[in-house]
Amino acid sequence: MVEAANSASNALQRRGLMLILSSPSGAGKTTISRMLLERDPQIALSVSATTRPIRPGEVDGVHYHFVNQAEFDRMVEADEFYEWATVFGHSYGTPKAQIRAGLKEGQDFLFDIDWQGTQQLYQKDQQDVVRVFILPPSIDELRRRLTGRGTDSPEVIAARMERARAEISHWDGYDYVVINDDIEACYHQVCEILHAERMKRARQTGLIGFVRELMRD
Ligand SMILES: Nc1ncnc2c1ncn2[C@@H]1O[C@H](COP(=O)(O)OP(=O)(O)OP(=O)(O)O)[C@@H](O)[C@H]1O
Ligand SMILES: Nc1nc2c(ncn2[C@@H]2O[C@H](COP(=O)(O)O)[C@@H](O)[C@H]2O)c(=O)[nH]1
Repeated sequence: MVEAANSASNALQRRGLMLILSSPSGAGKTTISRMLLERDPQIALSVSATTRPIRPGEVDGVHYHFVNQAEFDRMVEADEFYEWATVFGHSYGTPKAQIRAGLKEGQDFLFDIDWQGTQQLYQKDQQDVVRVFILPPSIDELRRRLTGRGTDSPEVIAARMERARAEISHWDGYDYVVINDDIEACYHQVCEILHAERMKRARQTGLIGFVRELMRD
């Protein structure tokens, strides 16, 4: 009885996954990311390095590793990034450290990265990556959110709006597309995707042994 119970709990062992949330700036991926990180203890944020200036309320090492361009270039040269890209004139990159080892141990990681980074990550590691694209309910609402956030100057907001259509054009490079109209409904949809992806047979590394045990004479 105890042996069977152990086998069943071993069957629940699984490989971690890399959940990518992308969207045009202002559609709400940071908000959804924060909700996931607060409410789901199985997922941890992949903290990117960036050369952009720190915003009020952001903490170095928590939201981003804020580095200067020389340090970022050194990290590129040293092959320390899974992927990196230039976004809005600043460099952003996903450090490799910890992610590979964490995935093996069943740790899930959340990535708030753009379409360029998504393509690079997917090319490197298709089996672990789950790509989710978040759309705003309308372009007018996107502008309202960027303005209402109060973190960017009118010029920066104009640049983000200018780029939004180009970003939306990459929607078909994602496994799932969700519309962030009501924030709780959108969060719920992302959770459903996450739960189903966790259950995929290919990620259930403990199942093989369990099934063999069940089939033994
Ligand atoms: N469903 C929603 N309804 C109303 N406001 C929302 C909704 N989702 C997010 N917001 C608000 O919109 C603003 C932009 O959201 P957020 O910062 O999460 O966007 P983002 O996609 O991460 O942008 P960026 O790429 O610039 O970091 C925030 O002020 C947030 O509180
Ligand atoms: N390719 C990557 N894109 C990234 C990474 N970290 C963040 N981002 C994207 O940059 C923009 C702007 O972000 P903000 O926090 O400065 O508003 C946004 O689209 C992020 O998804 C990364 O490591 N790689």
